[in-house]
Amino acid sequence: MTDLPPSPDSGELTTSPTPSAHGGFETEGGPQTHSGFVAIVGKPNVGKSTLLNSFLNTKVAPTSPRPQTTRRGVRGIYTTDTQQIVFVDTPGLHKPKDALGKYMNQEVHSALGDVDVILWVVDLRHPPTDEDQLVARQIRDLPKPLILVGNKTDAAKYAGEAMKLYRALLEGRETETGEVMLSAQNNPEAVSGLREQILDHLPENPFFFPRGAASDQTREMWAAEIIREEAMKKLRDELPYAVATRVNRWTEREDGLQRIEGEIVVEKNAHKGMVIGAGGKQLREIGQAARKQLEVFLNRKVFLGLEVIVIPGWREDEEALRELGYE
Ligand SMILES: Nc1nc2c(ncn2[C@@H]2O[C@H](COP(=O)(O)OP(=O)(O)OP(=O)(O)O)[C@@H](O)[C@H]2O)c(=O)[nH]1
Repeated sequence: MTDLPPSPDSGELTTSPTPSAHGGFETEGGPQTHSGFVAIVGKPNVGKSTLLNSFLNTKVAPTSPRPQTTRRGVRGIYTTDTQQIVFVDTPGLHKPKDALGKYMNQEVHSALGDVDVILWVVDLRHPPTDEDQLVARQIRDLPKPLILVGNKTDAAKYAGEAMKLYRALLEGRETETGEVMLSAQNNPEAVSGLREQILDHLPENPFFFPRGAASDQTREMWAAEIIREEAMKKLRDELPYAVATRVNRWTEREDGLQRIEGEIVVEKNAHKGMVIGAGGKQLREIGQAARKQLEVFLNRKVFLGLEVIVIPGWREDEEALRELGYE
């Protein structure tokens, strides 16, 4: 498991061991601990990953203005002296068009099965759509505490009205339901208030991850997601969804320089040129933007080598999906 995206506060890479077979990290003779899993669900692009990063004050999940940036269920871990929240950030629930889309929806369903609290994030700039209804149907009758999180209040003209419409989609629900309106992006007090609400719901449990762990992604997965985030920001039209990324090698020089070698995977030869751009300009820009982010979060100098490769039709190819880490 994890080498972590380090917290910018610590500037260090930490490694978290695998939880023990009984699933817990006991604090022997220590105070009683509460811990649990919290799923962050919602349709694409409502701000789930932004909220997760704000909960943790660090970046464990990719965010971008494009819907469907998150593909895996990313876990982020928040630990106090006696409490631990394991957040499961899920890909936006949507109508799947290909095997990748199906994988993404499965990630959401498996996340919901096993959590203690559900956060349903909605975008208050707009009234509910069919996709919100799809999410509401999945979660309404689950017998677990649910908090409706109305996001983007900073940019919403009729936040209160929109919230009413979202609330109505949960009508008939019998289990405890809370709600909060906030801006995941620039409302730290409201975000920490929501985190406190979640802490109140945690059952008595030993910790699932060691203190100091911020995520259960490997550092390679984390870096690959940052590269993909930058690629998705730069690429136009449909192409972003035909792009995957992976990091194949990560070595550290004695002077601390991190040498990271990654690949941007596309489906067609024609796409390769689009990613590379004239004279390699586009690829250079993607690499520079990703390197900057990596350096900020690692607090180390980074050399990032990027190559573009073609795996024909990878989004429809189960084996390729597995190879790219979507399993
Ligand atoms: N104005 C405003 N924008 C926000 C806020 N929170 C998130 N955003 C923006 O909304 C966009 C989507 O955010 P993400 O966090 O990537 O959304 P997501 O729900 O994880 O998206 P998927 O990965 O597609 O499921 C980004 O451009 C964010 O910057 C907010 O509170 N206010």
